[in-house]
Amino acid sequence: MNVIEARGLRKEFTVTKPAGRLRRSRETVPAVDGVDVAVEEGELLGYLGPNGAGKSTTMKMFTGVLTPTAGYLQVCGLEPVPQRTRLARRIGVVFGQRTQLWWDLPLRESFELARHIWRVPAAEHAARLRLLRDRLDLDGFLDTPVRQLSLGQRMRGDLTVALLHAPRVLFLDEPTIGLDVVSKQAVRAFLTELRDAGDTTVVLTTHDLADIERLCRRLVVIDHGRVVHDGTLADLHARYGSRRRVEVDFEVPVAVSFDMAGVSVESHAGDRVVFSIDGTVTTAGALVARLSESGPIRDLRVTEPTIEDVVAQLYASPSAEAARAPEPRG
Ligand SMILES: Nc1ncnc2c1ncn2[C@@H]1O[C@H](COP(=O)(O)OP(=O)(O)OP(=O)(O)O)[C@@H](O)[C@H]1O
Repeated sequence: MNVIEARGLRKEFTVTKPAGRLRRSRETVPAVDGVDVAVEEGELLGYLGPNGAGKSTTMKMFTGVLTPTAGYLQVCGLEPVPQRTRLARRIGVVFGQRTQLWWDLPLRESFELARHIWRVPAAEHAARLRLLRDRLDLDGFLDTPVRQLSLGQRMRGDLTVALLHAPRVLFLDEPTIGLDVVSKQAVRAFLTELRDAGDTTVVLTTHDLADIERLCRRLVVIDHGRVVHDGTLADLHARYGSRRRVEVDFEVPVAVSFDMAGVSVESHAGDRVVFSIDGTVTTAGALVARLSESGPIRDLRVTEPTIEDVVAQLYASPSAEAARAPEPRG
């Protein structure tokens, strides 16, 4: 069953721009430009894209903060803006750059206030809080005022407050931003458990590709408001991760000058040459066989593309370019 369903979802903003010395013109800019996405119950979806792609705008429409300009949208069977109050009981929201905790109160008080806001029965609240305290290791700072918490401690508090009313969907916007390595790992471990338990649907936006690699089985990538990829991380690797790097050290400085399909030289300094090969056209073995004609090889390393390489290629790909191209006028 789909907990989120968007079809042809669009959001336009009107911006004013200088037009001449004293005049300004108004222009309509589509921040989200016809997004189709369906998220199943219990799924953890990574929602990815470069700066300004439209991720936050989509999240704001999903959570009832912004009204779509056009398109169909249902979240938990509700229309987010008109049914915002009912929706709020079914969703949890965490924005990495902001907090929903009460700044001057001890952390524990924010949890108590959340219980009253969501009218959660005391026993249910206590049981859930016990579980979250344990999973997120909160006990060392429950009585500390929020403003004195470290960023990592605050994020654990924010996750708790977002989950205390047992929402069906959790929206996470950059939950690991600014966290140190240890805190990032703690948040990811918690989200992995939440995903594996399977009773909370999670939509995650992040620029941290390690988050994606650890957590997301499915990725939707948008660029300029349009979906340019919807599939697993493995699909993404298969589509954009075919280039491997082959670093070769020769016994002596060499001149490498040959044409080989699917091979290009990335850099060449003395006895070290770095090649980039397209795995759909040739293999590292074929390259090495050809290279041994240039001189004896001392050492060789083959590097698989990292997720950064894959995503960089996707952002530069023709489909992402097409998302950027203006609509033909007519
Ligand atoms: N209130 C607004 N008024 C006008 N333009 C806006 C408004 N909010 C967003 N935009 C524009 O819409 C586009 C999408 O912005 P959005 O914040 O959704 O991107 P994003 O993918 O979340 O980016 P980032 O990764 O940098 O947070 C951008 O071009 C942005 O400038």
